[in-house]
Amino acid sequence: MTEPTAVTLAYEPALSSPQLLAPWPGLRAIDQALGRFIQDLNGRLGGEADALLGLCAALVSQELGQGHVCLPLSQLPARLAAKAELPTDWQARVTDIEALSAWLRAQPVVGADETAELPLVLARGRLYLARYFAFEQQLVHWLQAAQAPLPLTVPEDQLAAWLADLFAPVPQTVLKAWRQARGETPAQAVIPFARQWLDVTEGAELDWLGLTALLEAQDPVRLSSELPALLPAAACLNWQKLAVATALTGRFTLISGGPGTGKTTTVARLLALLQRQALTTGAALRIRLAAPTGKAAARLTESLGRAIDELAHGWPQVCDALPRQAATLHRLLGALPGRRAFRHDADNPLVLDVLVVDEASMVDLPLMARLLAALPEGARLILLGDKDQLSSVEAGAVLGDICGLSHSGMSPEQGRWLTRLTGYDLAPWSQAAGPALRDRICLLRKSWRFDGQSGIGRLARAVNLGQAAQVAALLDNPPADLALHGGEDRLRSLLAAAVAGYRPYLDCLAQGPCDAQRAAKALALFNRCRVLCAVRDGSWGVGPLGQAIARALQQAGCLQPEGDWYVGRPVMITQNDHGLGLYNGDIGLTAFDGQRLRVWFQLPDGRVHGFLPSRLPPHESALAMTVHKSQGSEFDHTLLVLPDAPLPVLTRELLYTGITRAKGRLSLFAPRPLLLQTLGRLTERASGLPLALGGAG
Ligand SMILES: Nc1ncnc2c1ncn2[C@@H]1O[C@H](COP(=O)(O)OP(=O)(O)OP(=O)(O)O)[C@@H](O)[C@H]1O
Repeated sequence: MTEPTAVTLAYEPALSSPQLLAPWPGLRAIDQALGRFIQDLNGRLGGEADALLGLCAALVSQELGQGHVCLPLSQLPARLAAKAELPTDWQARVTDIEALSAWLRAQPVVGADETAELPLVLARGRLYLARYFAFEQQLVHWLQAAQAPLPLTVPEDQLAAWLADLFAPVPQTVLKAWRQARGETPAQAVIPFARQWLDVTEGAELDWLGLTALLEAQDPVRLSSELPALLPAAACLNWQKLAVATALTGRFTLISGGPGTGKTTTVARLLALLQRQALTTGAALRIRLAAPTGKAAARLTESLGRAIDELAHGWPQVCDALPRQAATLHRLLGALPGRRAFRHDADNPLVLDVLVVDEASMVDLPLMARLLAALPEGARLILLGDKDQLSSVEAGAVLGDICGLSHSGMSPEQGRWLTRLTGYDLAPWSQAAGPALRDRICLLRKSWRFDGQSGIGRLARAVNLGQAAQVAALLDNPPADLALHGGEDRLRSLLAAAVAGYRPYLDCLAQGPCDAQRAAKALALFNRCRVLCAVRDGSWGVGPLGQAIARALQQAGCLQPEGDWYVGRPVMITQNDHGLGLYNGDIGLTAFDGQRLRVWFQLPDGRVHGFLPSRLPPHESALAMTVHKSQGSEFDHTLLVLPDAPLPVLTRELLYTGITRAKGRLSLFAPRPLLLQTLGRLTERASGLPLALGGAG
C-alpha cells in the first residue's frame, strides 16, 4: 500500500456549486482525479456538480487504497470534523445520515446496486465504487446459494463410523505422549493430559483413577478396547472432527485456526471422507488444492502430503485418490498476461468437484469474487486460514468478515445433526438466533504444535486476546524460546543474531558450484531464520536493515556484496511472472553454478530451478522482509523488528502474524512500551459483507 500524500482537491471551475477544497490530508492524486471525474459526470447527467459528492467519491477511493471496500456514511461526519475550513453547511449536510443518504440516492451517478451501471453504489449505509459492490454482491449470492444443505449419499451411521475411525486416538501415540506427560504424579497429570490428547472437555467428570490405570498399563491393545468405555462421547469435543462432519453437508466450509491447530490434518481427513463417500457410490471426486502465493502452495503440498501419508495406513485406496500437489490461485485460474481477468471464469469454469484454498486470509475481495465465478455449478469450496492474521494487502477482509458470523455459535439444528454424527454434547454451543452461514464456519481452538510451556504459543494467544498483563509477564520473564531486545543496543543484537542465523546457508553456498541439490539445501537453511520488519521505510525498515545486515555479514566474512548480484544475495519476487512460474513473494538465492550466477527458486511443484538474474521479474533483496510478505511462511527462528515509534501500521494483527511465523524461537527487537501499545490497536476494514450475510453491520 502506498503511503498517501496530501494533495489539493480542486474542481473544474466551469461547474457550479462549491468548487473548493483546500488541501485535504491523505488524499492521493488518484482519489482526487476520481472525485473530480464523478463530480463532473454528475453535472453532465443532469445533476449538480456538487463538491461534496466529489469529496465523497474521493474518500471512497482513498478508503480502497487503505484496504476498505467502502465508506460507511456514518464515518463521514468524523472525517469532515477533522477539517477546519469547510463550507459552513457541510457539517450539517452530513450529520443527518438519512438526509445524506436520500441526497446521495438522488444523484444521477449513484445507483442502488451494481445493475444500474453507475460509478457509485449506495447500499447497506455504505458508499461503494460500483465494481467493488459488484464483487461483494457476487460473494453474497454465492455464499447464500451455498448454504443449502447437500444430500448425504451414504447412510448417517456409516458416516459416523468413518468419522470415529478417522479420529480414533492412535494408542501408540497416546501412550508415548503419556510417558512424557505423566511426571512424578500421574494422578495430577491425567486431567490436563486427557484434555490435550483425548479431547475431554473442561469440567467433565470421568473415572480418572480408571483412566490413569489404563494409561499406566502402557498396553496398546487394552487401550484400544477399554478407552471408549472410559471416555463417553458426551464428555469429549474435537473441533477438527466437527469441521469434517460440517464439510459433508455443504458446498462451502470455512476452517479457521491459529498455527498448529490442525487445519492441514483436518483437511486431509475431510478430503478422505468426502472421497470415500464418493467412491462408495460412484466416481472419484476431482479435488484441487490452491494457495495465494507460491510459498504457501509449496507448504500446502508438503504438509498435506505428510498428513495424507499419516492416514494412508488405514485408508489406502482413498488416500491414493487424494491430490498432493497445490498450485497458486493465479495458476489455477489461468492468469492472462497484463490482464486482471483469468482464463477460467463463469463462461469457462474450472474442472473440479472440490477446491481447497489455504491461507485464505490473504485472498482479497476481487480475487475471491473471480474465484467463485470460476467454480463450476455444484462444486465444493473449502477455505482454510487464520482469521486473526493480517488481512489481504488489497481491499477486503473476506475470511475475517465471514468468521465474524460465527460469534452466535451454531444453529440448534446444526448442533443436533453434529451430535448424531459425533455423540458430542453441543447444546452449550448452540444458539437459536444467528446468520445461516455460521453453520458453515469451523473454528479450531486447540494448538497441537505449541505445548503449554512454549513461550511462542503463550505469547501468540495473549497478543491475540490483547492481554497486556500476560504479554508483559512473558516479556519480563521470557521462556527459553522467547527473547526481547528492547534496549538501546538492540540493533547490535539484531545484527549479531542475523549473522548467526544466516551463516549456515552462506556456508552451504560457499562449499562449491551450485546445482539444484545444493540450492535446495541452502534454501532450506535460509528458511530456518528470517528477519521480519513491521515497516518498509525508516531506519528500522526493510531496506536500511537489509543493507545493515549485508554489511554485518560482510564483516563476518560470509558475504562479499559486489554490484547488484553476488553469491548469497536472497531476493524476493514482487510481481507474478506466469511464464517463468515465479510469483509475488517467492524467495530465491543467488549462487554461482560454475559458469555464471543464477538465482535458485523452489517452484510450487517442489523442483528447484536456477534463473539468470536478467530474466527475473521485478524483485527486491530479502535479507529482511516485511511481516506482510511473510504470510504463508514459517521459520525456525524469527527475528521480529518493530520501529522505535508508533505508526498506524503497527497493529495487533501485525504483531500476531509476525509472532506466529516462528516455529521454534522468536526474538523480538522492539521497545517494550511500543509492543504493549501495539496490542491495543486493532485493524478494522470497512465492508458490507457481514451485514449482507445476516451478521452485525
Ligand atoms: N488431532 C490431532 N491429533 C494429533 N496430532 C495432531 C492432530 N491435529 C494436528 N496434529 C499435529 O499437530 C501438528 C500441526 O498440525 P497441522 O500441520 O495440521 O496444523 P496447521 O493448522 O495446518 O498448521 P499451520 O499453522 O502450519 O498451517 C502436526 O504435527 C499434526 O500432526
